[in-house]
Amino acid sequence: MELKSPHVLSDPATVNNKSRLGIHSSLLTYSQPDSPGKYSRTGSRKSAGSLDDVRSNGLLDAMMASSPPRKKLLKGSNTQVVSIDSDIEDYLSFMLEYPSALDSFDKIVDHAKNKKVAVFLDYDGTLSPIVDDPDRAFMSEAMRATVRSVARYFPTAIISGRSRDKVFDLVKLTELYYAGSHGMDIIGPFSQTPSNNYPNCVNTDHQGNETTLFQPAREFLPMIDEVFRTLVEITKDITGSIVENHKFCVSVHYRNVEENNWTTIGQRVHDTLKNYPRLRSTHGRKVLEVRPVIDWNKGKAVEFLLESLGLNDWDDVLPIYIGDDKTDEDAFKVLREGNRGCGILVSSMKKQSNALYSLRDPTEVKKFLQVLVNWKREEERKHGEN
Ligand SMILES: O=P(O)(O)OC[C@H]1O[C@H](O[C@H]2O[C@H](CO)[C@@H](O)[C@H](O)[C@H]2O)[C@H](O)[C@@H](O)[C@@H]1O
Repeated sequence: MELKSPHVLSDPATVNNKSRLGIHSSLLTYSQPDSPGKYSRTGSRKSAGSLDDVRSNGLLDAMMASSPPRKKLLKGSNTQVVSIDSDIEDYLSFMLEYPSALDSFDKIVDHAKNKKVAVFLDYDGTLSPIVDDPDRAFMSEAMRATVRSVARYFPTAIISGRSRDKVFDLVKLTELYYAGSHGMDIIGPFSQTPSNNYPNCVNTDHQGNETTLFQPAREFLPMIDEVFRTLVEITKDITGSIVENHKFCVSVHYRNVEENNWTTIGQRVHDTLKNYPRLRSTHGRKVLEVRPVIDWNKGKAVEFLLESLGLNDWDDVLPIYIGDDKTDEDAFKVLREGNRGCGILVSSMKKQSNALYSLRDPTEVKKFLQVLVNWKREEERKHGEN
């Protein structure tokens, strides 16, 4: 499986050809706004709503929940009250529900016997550690080498909330498939028989490589661009906020913002989105992610890629998905339903998940991927001997 630089594939000239690329009506859950020439409903920012807005709609709770709870300080001292017992208890109960994928490796590969394995990987928090500066979330060379060898043995895709170009710039491996913007921008394998399920796929030839481009939220590009500029403007006075344009979605980071300003940032995003009923915000790890309201997510991206790879006979395929964030839950859910595959949550804290197994951090992810490659090599060696 060798693809040359799929990330540099420019969008084909047919992008405006609605009959091929127009968004499929089944993906739309909102009707078109009727304000011509503007992408927002009013075209101007509404006056800030009451802070109760952001509290009552649960956004603030979600923002708080996306960071580990701080330990309480003992009154009059700097000593943290570390409730070791309850922390350990919590973690043990988490591990019982989501056993370590390393400890359960034999069980996992038992399911993989005589099946084709496909590997799906999230980027931030899975292949790279979480850091304060999103532009410096680099993966280690050792991780890169490991992912490269995974791709040598299994069809492998990265499914990230970042734009496809940005995640490729970080991963730098041409052997993989990439789905950026939470799966809304996919470069997949060339499909000889385009599926009826995805009518707006474009097969294209780029530098001798035939690939398939799928962008189900294409019509939202100008709207995303506009909301990105608005969000930059309205957060520029909040020290530490970072707004990233990920082509089909926008990330508003509050990791480096003083905690007492989190409500303000949440409220401003919330107020802005009142003007964009066709956009919504979800939250990740200290980030609000603004995205189109379409019936598409990382789970659908997994299904799309499996179908493009000709791996949609679920009895014959074991997809493994590794991710750490809320948006990865959609993929875990798809795999969990009907026992179709194996979701692995990366977390060192207790969380509720649709995954089946867990790994603590990117270091354990690397170990797991190495063990997977070794297992496959051994399988091939055994078959070679027979
Ligand atoms: O789907 P992913 O590949 O996991 O992308 C989700 C978000 O990841 C990035 O933000 C997260 O990682 C940053 C770097 O470690 C960290 O600073 C931030 O707090 C995390 O939320 C990325 O910058 C976002 O745009 C993605 O939405």
